[in-house]
Amino acid sequence: MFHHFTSSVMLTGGIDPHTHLAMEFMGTETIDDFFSGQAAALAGGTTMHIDFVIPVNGSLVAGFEAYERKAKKSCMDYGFHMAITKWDESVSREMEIMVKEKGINSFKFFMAYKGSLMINDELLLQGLKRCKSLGALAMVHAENGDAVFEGQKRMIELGITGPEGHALSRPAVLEGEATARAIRLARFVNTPLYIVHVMSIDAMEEISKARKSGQKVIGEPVVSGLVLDDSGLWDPDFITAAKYVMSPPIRESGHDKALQAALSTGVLQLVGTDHCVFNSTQKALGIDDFRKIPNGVNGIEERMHLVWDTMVESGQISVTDYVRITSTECARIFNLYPRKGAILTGSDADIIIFNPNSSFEISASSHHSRTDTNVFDGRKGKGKVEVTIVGGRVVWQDDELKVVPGSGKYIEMPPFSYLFNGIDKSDAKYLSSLRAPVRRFNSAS
Ligand SMILES: NC(=O)NCCC(=O)O
Ligand SMILES: [Zn+2]
Repeated sequence: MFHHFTSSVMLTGGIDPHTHLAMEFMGTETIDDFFSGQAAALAGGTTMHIDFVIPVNGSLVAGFEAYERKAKKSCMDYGFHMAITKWDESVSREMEIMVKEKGINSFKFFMAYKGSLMINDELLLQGLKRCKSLGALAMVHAENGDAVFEGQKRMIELGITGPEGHALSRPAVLEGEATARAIRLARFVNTPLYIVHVMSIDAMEEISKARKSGQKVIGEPVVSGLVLDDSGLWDPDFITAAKYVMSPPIRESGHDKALQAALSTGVLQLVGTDHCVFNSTQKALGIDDFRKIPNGVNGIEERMHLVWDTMVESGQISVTDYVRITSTECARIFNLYPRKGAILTGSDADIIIFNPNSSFEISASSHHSRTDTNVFDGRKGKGKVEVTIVGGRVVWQDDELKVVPGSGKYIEMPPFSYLFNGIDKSDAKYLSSLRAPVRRFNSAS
């Protein structure tokens, strides 16, 4: 929703569906970084984020409780997705606890990161079935992890040890393959699927095909994939190149424009960030071997500005579409609408005042994330978030944060979002179409 002022517009606050602000389990961020990430979000017009929780020692409940403790000081509303990295009876039971008692309605499965987070097809199938029975949304990081592993070995054997080896070892075909496989397995189970960080034409085309056939598949590009190309990975300065390392990789020029077009035509539905920052010292862990460069880039402070400039200012989408892809669609998918994602009576007063005539300039020296690099450094554009309001309280105005730690709330997300409408009926239709088991007689007797 939007309202006009003299030169500014009042818009629904942004909701980032996909962040890793609290991802200290990947050995990086501290509690302070988590909150500096939130400062970045608020300065950038995002009023709520949904973060990923990685289980502690395999336990979803323990992982959730650890994150809950640190999030107590949150200055904005937040929700959680949980990662499923192994499969047994206790994981299955804990998924139920998460959904029925803790307000989790989505689980992320990693088809890459062999040897750490990666799951195989057998586990993915079990996970998809469990998600369906609980009314939870299955999300996938779609890259063929076995083939990536092979690609990495190939690059090292060729003596390509720098950041460009990261992109060369995991080409778009591997993202397309895993996206297609996840989509087909979700169709086999008949459950909705959400593909996170869609970075390539290959993956986008699989999503497009599935949606045309009527399958419930959501595709989420992230701001880095929408506005950057891979040229930075070839920079002769290691740290400059390493800051662009994320997975799936930022692709060569052409994929960015194709993803923008897919967003403007509804093939892709909403924009995330996958915000997961590492500073130069952490990125330097991979100075001799790109496989050791921690994966992840920033985006939470830049998303609302860059999406406006790239999509609205360029004429690719309307202001209404902008609100949908940065806020409303996320609220609907994660079953928060109309409490979030709308300016309506009874909705939370999460609002931004946006001036389309103003301008922004991104710089690592003035951004709010506690990190020393920014993949969008130096970028300028039209449009600026002037005021951010969370729960009726002004938290950002005149380029200044006015945060109140602890004022943010954990938002429980109920299961069975609109994506589950009709699943029962299509299951029943499938069963009645089987014409089986065939009642047979034994002609031999
Ligand atoms: N995307 C990325 O490179 N880092 C965050 C972890 C993930 O989502 O894969
Ligand atoms: Zn991922």
